[in-house]
Amino acid sequence: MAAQIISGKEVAKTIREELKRETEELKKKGITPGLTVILVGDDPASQIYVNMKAKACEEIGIRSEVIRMDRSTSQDDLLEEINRLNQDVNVHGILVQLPLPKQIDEKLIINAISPEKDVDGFHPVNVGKLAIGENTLLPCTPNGILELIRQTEIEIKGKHAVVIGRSNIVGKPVSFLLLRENATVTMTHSKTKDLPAIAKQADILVVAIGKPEMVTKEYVKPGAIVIDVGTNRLESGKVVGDVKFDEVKEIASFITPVPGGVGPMTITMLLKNTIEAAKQIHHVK
Ligand SMILES: Nc1nc2c(c(=O)[nH]1)N[C@@H](CN(C=O)c1ccc(C(=O)N[C@@H](CCC(=O)O)C(=O)O)cc1)CN2
Repeated sequence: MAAQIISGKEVAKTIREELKRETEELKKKGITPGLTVILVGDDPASQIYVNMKAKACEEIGIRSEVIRMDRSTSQDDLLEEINRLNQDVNVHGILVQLPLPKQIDEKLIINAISPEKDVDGFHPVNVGKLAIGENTLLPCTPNGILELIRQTEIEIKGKHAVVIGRSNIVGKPVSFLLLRENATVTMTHSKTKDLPAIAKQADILVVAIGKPEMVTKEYVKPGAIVIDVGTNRLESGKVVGDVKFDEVKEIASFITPVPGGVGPMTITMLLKNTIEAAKQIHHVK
């Protein structure tokens, strides 16, 4: 039987309705959650994502601002902007859209964002808290992935989860989150030997490798949950994931589509983090 499709679009819609209600409640207490997104340069995909973030904020009542900086912006100028936003009491969340132009050191920039305003969950303080199981602002895509797995109502505890890709944004943090849910986690990457054989052991397979349709049915155990984190834009303009959807859906139990799977959850979790940051900063439960 073909897999059930986990619609991130639908899940995101339900969560955003709840977040809208939460924002209205906060506003009654005199708190309007505020997000500032910094976009350096004119990368076409980044411009799309930043616009999607601004629209999503507007829809649920979060105050948002996009600061657009020239692609030749210096690291010092960007740091100065972040320092200003760290001090601004009306800004609860700061996000620097990635990737950054090559003259700017991404790590240095992430480290400059105040951890309590780091709604991406990328700051080493927040990553460290996640790693040791403390409450913190969770990285958006990994947290969205967990939410989608929960939608299947299949218990994560004791399952073998294989994560393909070890990026700081997705692979590593999603592995920590799955571990926190008591899965047995195998983290794999481009140097892993016999990847298909390892992937085929997974009850839960998370694919975040950034290679269009690389994961075929040879990587998938029949009945596995398959989460596709890839967003690859082909020359034709078509957006595909890292998983060969049409053939893998025939053997998986659940699968996320691209588009409409993990992507919409990333922005939803960003909204959630912005509200969470506002609540923390204003000491609201
Ligand atoms: N500071 C950050 N930079 C980047 C992040 C991030 O989480 N924080 N992630 C990605 C880009 N990204 C958000 O910024 C993002 C990517 C994709 C989607 C999405 O909804 N994709 C749609 C397809 C959209 C399309 O047609 O292009 C989908 O999958 O349905 C949302 C956010 C890198 N940078």
